[in-house]
Amino acid sequence: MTSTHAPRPSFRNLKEVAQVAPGRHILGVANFTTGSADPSVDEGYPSVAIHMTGSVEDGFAEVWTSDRPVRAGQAGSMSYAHDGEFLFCTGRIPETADYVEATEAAYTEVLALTGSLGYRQLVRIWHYISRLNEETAEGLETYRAFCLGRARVLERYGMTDDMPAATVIGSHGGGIVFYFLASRGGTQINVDNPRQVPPYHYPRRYGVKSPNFARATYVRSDDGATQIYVSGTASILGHRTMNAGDVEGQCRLALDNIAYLIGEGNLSAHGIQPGRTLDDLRTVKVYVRRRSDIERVQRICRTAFSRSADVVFLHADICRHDLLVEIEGIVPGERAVERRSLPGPVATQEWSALPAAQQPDWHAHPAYERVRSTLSAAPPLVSPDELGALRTALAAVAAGSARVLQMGDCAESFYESTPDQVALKIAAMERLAERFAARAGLPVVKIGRLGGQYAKPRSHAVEVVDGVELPAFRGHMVNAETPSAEARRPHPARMLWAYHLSDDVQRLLRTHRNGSAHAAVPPGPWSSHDALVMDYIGPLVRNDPATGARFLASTHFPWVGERTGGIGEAHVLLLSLVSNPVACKVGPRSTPESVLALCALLDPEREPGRLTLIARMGRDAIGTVLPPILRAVRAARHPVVWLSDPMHGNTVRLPSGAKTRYLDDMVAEAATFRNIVEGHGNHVGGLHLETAAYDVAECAGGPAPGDGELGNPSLCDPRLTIAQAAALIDRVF
Ligand SMILES: O=C[C@H](O)[C@H](O)COP(=O)(O)O
Ligand SMILES: C=C(OP(=O)(O)O)C(=O)O
Ligand SMILES: [Mn+2]
Repeated sequence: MTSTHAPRPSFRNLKEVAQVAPGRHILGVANFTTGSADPSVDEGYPSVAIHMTGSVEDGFAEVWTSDRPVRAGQAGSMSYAHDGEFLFCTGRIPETADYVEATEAAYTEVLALTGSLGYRQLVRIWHYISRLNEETAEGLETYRAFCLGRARVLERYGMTDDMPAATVIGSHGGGIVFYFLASRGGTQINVDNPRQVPPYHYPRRYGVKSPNFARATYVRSDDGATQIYVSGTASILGHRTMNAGDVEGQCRLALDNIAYLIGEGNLSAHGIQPGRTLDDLRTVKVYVRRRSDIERVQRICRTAFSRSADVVFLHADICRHDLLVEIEGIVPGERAVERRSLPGPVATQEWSALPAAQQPDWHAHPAYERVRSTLSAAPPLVSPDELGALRTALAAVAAGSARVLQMGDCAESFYESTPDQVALKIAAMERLAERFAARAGLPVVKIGRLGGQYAKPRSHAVEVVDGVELPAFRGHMVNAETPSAEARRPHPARMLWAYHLSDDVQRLLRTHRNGSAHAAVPPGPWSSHDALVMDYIGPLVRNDPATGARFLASTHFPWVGERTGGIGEAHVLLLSLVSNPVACKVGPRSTPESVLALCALLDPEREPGRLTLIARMGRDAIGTVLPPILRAVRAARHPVVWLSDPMHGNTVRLPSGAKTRYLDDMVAEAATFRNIVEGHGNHVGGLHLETAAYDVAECAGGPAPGDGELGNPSLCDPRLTIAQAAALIDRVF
């Protein structure tokens, strides 16, 4: 197997735990043995003992190793270690009369720890619970008390419907022992099994609070290593136990369920390639309720799994009284296998033959080729599924049943792409979208100028600062704003920086979407950026292995700007070849002919949700320029979304040289836009705004913070404060 950074599990003899292969480090150990013991890091790694066997000879250790050095620690009663990409952590809740509260406390600690160490994605959790099916002092079955405590915490964290793979199984004593893996990054897909109702939709009779976990979790770490963690799987179809009383029937059905779960059809429906079989499972645990059934179960499993698989059999209680067998396992990933099927860079880049405006001059830089090839091999930042969801949302906007609020910085800053700052931006967007939705009486789709808006087109290639002529600042993806020749020199490695920060931001956006991608109008928040730097977006055009379609993997919603929207030029051709929903700015010099040519190229199929036109004409020009364009697009039957960008046509220079914009001008343009669009019987799609998430004094008018001290920290154009943006919405809608 190619070396990867994915943690690797193996089952060992209890006495051979510490004998790891050269170059590998122990991330954590779960000892399955004759008694339980609290977690500790006494050996330099976290380890815990779970009472699961009747004799020491039957005992074994599940050992997790990493090919990177690990750091171990203790947090309260939990022990953990992490390697920069994955965290292993274990804890124990001693026997108690109140498992609801104890579980709640433990899960709260778990989420606090993963948050503080920065491993926010739970990947896989195991729980071993003594007296699983017995009633606690409160008269609640232990299993249900546990589920209730856990659900309370997950509800509090808004994590109720997208939990990773899990096992909850009986032990022979010691309260509740749990251990889990969490990751810092990479891609994670929680996989459902259509043969089985998702556990959180089980009818209430299976628990006070339904259990909450995915049937499997697929993980791809940043180096391309993949793993599939299969949850404890039993003889359940729909939500019903099948083959009651028949252990062999139950064993076969559990195996069928797993085979279906990781098979080609189900995985590809989740965007995962290739399909796997039972033969691919390696570390397998089989739990059998009645000791006397173990041999029969072993016989079936022997032929089901590969000879190379490690399979252990444990005598254990299972969550439902009538379940006799439960099976879990892990499909280890091999980079070579996965690489072939990942959305790779496309072979032909037709656009590279065409002229492209506004490109940095960095081709002679020694890092240039390496950066381009690194970007070509980097995982996509957005998935075809997400693009499909946004297209659905935009189709609703085109039909008039929803609106769009696209907003954010003119130029996103590398230094403001931290979790705190991004959280502020998302919160501001949510607040404004709520206000807009309330006024419009319609759902509002949120799209940030966020998660990749790091490059700027400029009116002039140079500027003069203190008498010295310098190259213009072109966004953090290209150069730095500091007015010195050195800072303004474009550096291609900035594209990698932009990629990784975008990846961080995309993750945060994803947590805020919280599974709402399946809503009738998936509300976002989604990402967008100006599709400007060809050396960045070119290598990030990928093939969707499921459909063969190409997509731009840097953002959900790329747009071409006023200066790069020429027909016969590279930017527009690239957008015409990808399946993302796309947008074009339409400026004061646009004509019905130029816009129709764009529509023909970008929306040849006339698909609602595919193309958005963003009018940015200026308060004076819009009244004459927009109407003929609107009529032409309508007559050509392109079901586009119409947005108003009332910012870019209304920028003025102050005597100091600084740029500003007046709220009254913006309100005037947006209100005229609304009148014209509605006057022609079209739907107003919404607004495209440049905003700051904290108070600034960049635009003038309305509820400006009035405090001259706030200044103008914008990297490029003047932004509205959230109060000004709210006033604009109130005055236009
Ligand atoms: O955001 C849009 C453009 O990059 C910006 O308006 C250009 O500003 P400039 O005219 O100062 O170059
Ligand atoms: C560059 C931008 O606008 P335009 O292309 O409309 O000038 C922008 O929106 O940042
Ligand atoms: Mn701008």
